[in-house]
Amino acid sequence: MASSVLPTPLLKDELDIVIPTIRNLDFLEMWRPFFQPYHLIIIQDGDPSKKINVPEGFDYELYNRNDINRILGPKASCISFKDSACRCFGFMVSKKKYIYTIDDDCFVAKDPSGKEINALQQHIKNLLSPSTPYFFNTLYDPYAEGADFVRGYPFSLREGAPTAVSHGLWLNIPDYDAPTQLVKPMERNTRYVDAVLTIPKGTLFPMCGMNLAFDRELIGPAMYFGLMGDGQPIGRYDDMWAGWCTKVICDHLGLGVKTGLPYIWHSKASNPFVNLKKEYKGIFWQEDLIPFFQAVSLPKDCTTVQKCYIELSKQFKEKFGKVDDYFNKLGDAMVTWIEAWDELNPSAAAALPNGPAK
Ligand SMILES: O=c1ccn([C@@H]2O[C@H](COP(=O)(O)OP(=O)(O)O[C@H]3O[C@@H](CO)[C@H](O)[C@H]3O)[C@@H](O)[C@H]2O)c(=O)[nH]1
Ligand SMILES: [Mn+2]
Repeated sequence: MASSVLPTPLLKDELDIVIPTIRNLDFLEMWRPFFQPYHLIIIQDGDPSKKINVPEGFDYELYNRNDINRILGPKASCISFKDSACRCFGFMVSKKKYIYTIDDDCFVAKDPSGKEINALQQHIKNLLSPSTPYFFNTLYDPYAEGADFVRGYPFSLREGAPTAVSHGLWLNIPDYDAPTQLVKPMERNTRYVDAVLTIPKGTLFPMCGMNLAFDRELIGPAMYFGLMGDGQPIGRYDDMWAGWCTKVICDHLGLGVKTGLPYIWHSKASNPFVNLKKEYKGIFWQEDLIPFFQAVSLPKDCTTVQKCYIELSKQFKEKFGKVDDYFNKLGDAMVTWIEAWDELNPSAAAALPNGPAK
């Protein structure tokens, strides 16, 4: 029997909530019943002299750009400024096993019965149950209540793979790219699809950072949100970059990635013209970047996320360094990220087979 009806553990001491913000944290009021027991890591982007108010009663740590520069020194160059990609600094400084990251314009959504969705609880459920990347289960998540493996599903594969990532979705404002937003400015996502799917091995996906949870011990070092924002030629590809690298490494290490439930209510549509300026090079470049990630093969001796990531950076720079100097910068930032990660997480790095990545 795959599904179990045990209550979902709170994991309040094993999970941090990471929030990037350049606005305010008023949205937390709506999440209070679900988020209050957890520790928040707030990454304040933009002007560090601006005061961000954290609503009363939340346990949190807050980092602005001055803090990032103080803590990382020259390595701070790998953390984006003036872009939601800055959130990955929170992944690095956390000491917990799990991370949930959410944008400050995302609110509690309601399911078709009108019940408020505890997105965090669903993400925990997703992370604590295995994934099925090697053989597709046509009844979707076999570990969900009232579901199971269907006839013909190999018994040898029913244990599944450890789940590293839980990718949630959004009602109301969908996460569209600028061209789609421009063509369909009024489109809203009203479709609540009651399913959690494992993304099959060998398949990439467009990972959105808006409503995302992951096992930091399994895949944390791969969750580098690429160098975007101030001084960079593209934006809004930070989470896409992390998703491509993460999925390739999950496939290599035998880990699973799920997408689907839970939904949040995404309230604010960012400006499509500003987004077009940020995205346009990425829309062009991704036509070559994605075939690269689809074809990437990592050597057997890449047995840790760090080693996989360093190898990815090497292959990436070899292939794209001549296309645009930004890719050399991004490839170098990948290495800096791993060095900073291992510096801030020495025990985890030391515990790796053969120690930190060389
Ligand atoms: O310079 C900035 C801009 C924004 N933030 C914070 O990041 C999130 C997302 O910002 P916003 O809601 O304005 O952007 P969206 O277009 O809706 O977000 C989608 O695009 C991705 C950006 O790559 C994002 O992950 C997607 O959800 C908010 O919390 C802003 O306060 C920032 O820190 N710095
Ligand atoms: Mn938004």
